[in-house]
Amino acid sequence: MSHAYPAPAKLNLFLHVTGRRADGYHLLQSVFRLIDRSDTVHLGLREDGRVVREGDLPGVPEEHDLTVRAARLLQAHAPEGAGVGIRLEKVLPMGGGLGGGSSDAATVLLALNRLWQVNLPREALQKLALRLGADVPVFVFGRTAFAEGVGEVLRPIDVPAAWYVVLVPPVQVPTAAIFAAPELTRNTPALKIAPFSAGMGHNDLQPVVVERYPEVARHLDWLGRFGEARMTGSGACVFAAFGTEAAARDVLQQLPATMQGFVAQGLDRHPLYDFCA
Ligand SMILES: C[C@@](CO)(OP(=O)(O)O)[C@H](O)COP(=O)(O)OP(=O)(O)OC[C@H]1O[C@@H](n2ccc(N)nc2=O)[C@H](O)[C@@H]1O
Ligand SMILES: Nc1ncnc2c1ncn2[C@@H]1O[C@H](COP(=O)(O)OP(=O)(O)O)[C@@H](O)[C@H]1O
Repeated sequence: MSHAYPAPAKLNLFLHVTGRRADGYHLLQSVFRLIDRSDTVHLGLREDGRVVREGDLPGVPEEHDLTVRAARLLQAHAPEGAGVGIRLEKVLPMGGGLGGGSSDAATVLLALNRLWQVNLPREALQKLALRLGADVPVFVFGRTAFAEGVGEVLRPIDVPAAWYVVLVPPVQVPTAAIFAAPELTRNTPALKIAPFSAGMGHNDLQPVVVERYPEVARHLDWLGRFGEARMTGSGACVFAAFGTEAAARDVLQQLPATMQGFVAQGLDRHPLYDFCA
C-alpha cells in the first residue's frame, strides 16, 4: 500500500547575490514563496531496510535521485529495517527554477519523518535537507521565507495573498553554469529584512540567463506586457503576480500557442507542515 504526498513548487520573488563563500557557493538573499502547483510523491513502506525507486526519471539515475538520497539520509535515524519504495509523479519541469527536485526530497524527509516515526524536530530535518542541496531546507521550513546564507538561514516573512502566472520556457537551465558566469553580479548590497512589498528587489541571475537563452527573454517580454515579469531562481520559468485569480486567468487565456504556463496561488504553509514539530 502506498500513500501520496504533495511536493509544492517555489518561486524566488527576488534573488540577490550578495557575495561568494570560500568554497565557491554564493551568498544570497531571497524571498521564497511556495505555490499550489505540485509533484506527487508516492511512498510505500518496506520492512527489508531497502530504499527503492519505482519507475524511471529520465536523465536522473536512481543513485542521484534526490528523493532516494533523502530517504537514505534519514535512514540513519530510523529503526532497524525501515525501508521505502518511492514513485514520483512529476508535474514540475526539471531545471525550471521551481525547485521540483528539491521539494520532492523535502517531501520524502517530512513524510518519512512521520511514517518511520523518526520524529526529528524541524531544525534537525532542515540540517539534513541542506546536505541534499541549497534549495531543500526551505521546503522543510514550510513557510514563506526570507532566506540568507546559501538559502539555509530562514526567517518567516509575510507576503500578501497573490496568484501567479508562471510561464515555462522550453529550455533547461543548468544552475551551476549560471552561478559560474563571469558576468554575474555578485555584490548586490545586502538588504535589511523589511516588510515585503510587491516588486521588491530583482533577480541577479536573470540578465545572465536572458543573454544565453533567448526563449527566456521572449517569455519575459510577453508576460511583461501584463505585469512585472521576473525569473525564478536560475530559471528558466518566469512569473508575474496578480491580486485576484480572475486577473491571472485572464492573462493565461491570452497565452500564444507557442508558450506554456499555468496559474498558481501562493501558499502560506507547506501541506505537510504539521509532519514535524
Ligand atoms: C538558484 C536557486 C535559488 O533558489 O534555485 P534553483 O534555480 O536551482 O531552483 C538555488 O540557490 C539553487 O539551489 P539548488 O538547486 O539546491 O542548488 P545546489 O544543488 O545546492 O547547487 C548547484 C550548483 O549551483 C551553485 N550554487 C548553488 C547555490 C548557491 N547559493 N551558490 C552556488 O554557487 C554551485 O555551483 C552548485 O554546485
Ligand atoms: N527527484 C528529482 N526530481 C527532479 N530533478 C532531480 C531529482 N533528483 C535529482 N534531480 C536533478 O536536479 C536537477 C534540478 O532539478 P529541479 O530541482 O527540478 O529544478 P531547479 O533546481 O531548476 O528548480 C534536475 O535537472 C535533475 O538532474
